[in-house]
Amino acid sequence: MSTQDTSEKPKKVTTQTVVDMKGDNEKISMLTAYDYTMARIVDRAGIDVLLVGDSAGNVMAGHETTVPMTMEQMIYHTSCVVRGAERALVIADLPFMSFQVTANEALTNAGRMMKEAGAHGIKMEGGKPVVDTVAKIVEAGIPVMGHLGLTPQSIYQFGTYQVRAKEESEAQQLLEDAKALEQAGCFSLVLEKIPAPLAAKVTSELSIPTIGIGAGAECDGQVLVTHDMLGLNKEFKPRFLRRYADMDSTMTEAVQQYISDVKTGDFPNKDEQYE
Ligand SMILES: Nc1nc(=O)c2c([nH]1)NC[C@@H]1CN(c3ccc(C(=O)N[C@@H](CCC(=O)O)C(=O)O)cc3)CN21
Ligand SMILES: CC(C)C(=O)C(=O)O
Ligand SMILES: [Mg+2]
Repeated sequence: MSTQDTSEKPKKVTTQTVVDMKGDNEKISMLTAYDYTMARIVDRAGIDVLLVGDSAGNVMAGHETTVPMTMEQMIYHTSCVVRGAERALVIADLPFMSFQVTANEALTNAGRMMKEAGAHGIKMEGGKPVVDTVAKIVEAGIPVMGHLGLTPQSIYQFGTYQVRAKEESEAQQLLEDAKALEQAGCFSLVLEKIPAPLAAKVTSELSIPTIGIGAGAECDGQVLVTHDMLGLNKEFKPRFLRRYADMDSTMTEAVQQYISDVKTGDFPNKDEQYE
C-alpha cells in the first residue's frame, strides 16, 4: 500500500492526509532532508513527510547543537528540499529564537518559511509557552507541527539528551502541553525520547497524530534523521536508532577506490577520455 508505484503520478501528501492516517492502520513515515538530492531520493522512495530539521546544524554544518541555526540557513535548506519533493509533505523546523521573542515575530518567520522557502508547514519546539504563538500561526493558515519531550533547542537548560518526562509530574505536564497544542490547532505532534507508555497515553488521548523518535511503537508515526538511519553518522548511536544501511563504509570504499585508480593511472581509461 505505502510502497511507491512508479506507473502513475504520485498523489501529494497533505496535512489532511497525515491527520487522516491517525484513524487508519497505516503509520506515518517521516525522515529528515536538508538538500535537493537527498530529498529527491527519500521522496521517490515513498516517504510521507520530509522534515527539514534544524538538526541540519549538526548534520550539515557540524555544530554541536541546533542552537546556532538561523532563519536564513533554514530557508535555504528548505527551498532545496522543496525542489526535490514531488509527493511528500515538507515541514520545516523554526530555528531557536525565531519564534520565542514575540508571537508577531514568530508569525512573520513562519510566513517567510512558507513564502520564501515554499514549505508546506512548520514545526516548533515547546509546550505551554508557545501555545498562543501556535494559535496565531495556525489562524493565519499555516499548518503547525508541535514537538514535545526532548527539545534540543533547550539543551543548555537541561544539560543532557537523556529521556524526558520520567517523573510523574513531568509526564502530567507533557500530557497537558500536548492537549494545549492540539487545542491551539497543531495538525500533528512530534514526541522525542520519552517513555513509550507515556507516548502511548498521549497518542490515545489526542485526536491529532503523534510522530515519535525514541517514543515507542504506539505513536501514529515515526521519524529519524536520514543520515543516522543510513549509517552516515557512526558516532551517534542512541538506543532508539535503527540503522538500515552502512553508507559510511560504502562511500569510504568508493572514495578509496577512486584515489587508488587515480594514483595508479587506472582512471581515466580510453573510454573515459576524448580523442
Ligand atoms: N544526527 C542527529 N540526529 C538526531 O536525531 C538529532 C540531531 N542530530 N540533532 C538534533 C536532535 C538531537 N537529538 C538527540 C540527541 C542525543 C540523543 C541521545 O540519546 N544521546 C545520547 C544519550 C546522551 C545522554 O544520555 O545524555 C546517546 O545515547 O547517544 C538523542 C537525540 C535528536 N536530534
Ligand atoms: C529529530 C527531529 C524530530 C528534529 O526536530 C530535527 O531533525 O531537527
Ligand atoms: Mg529539530
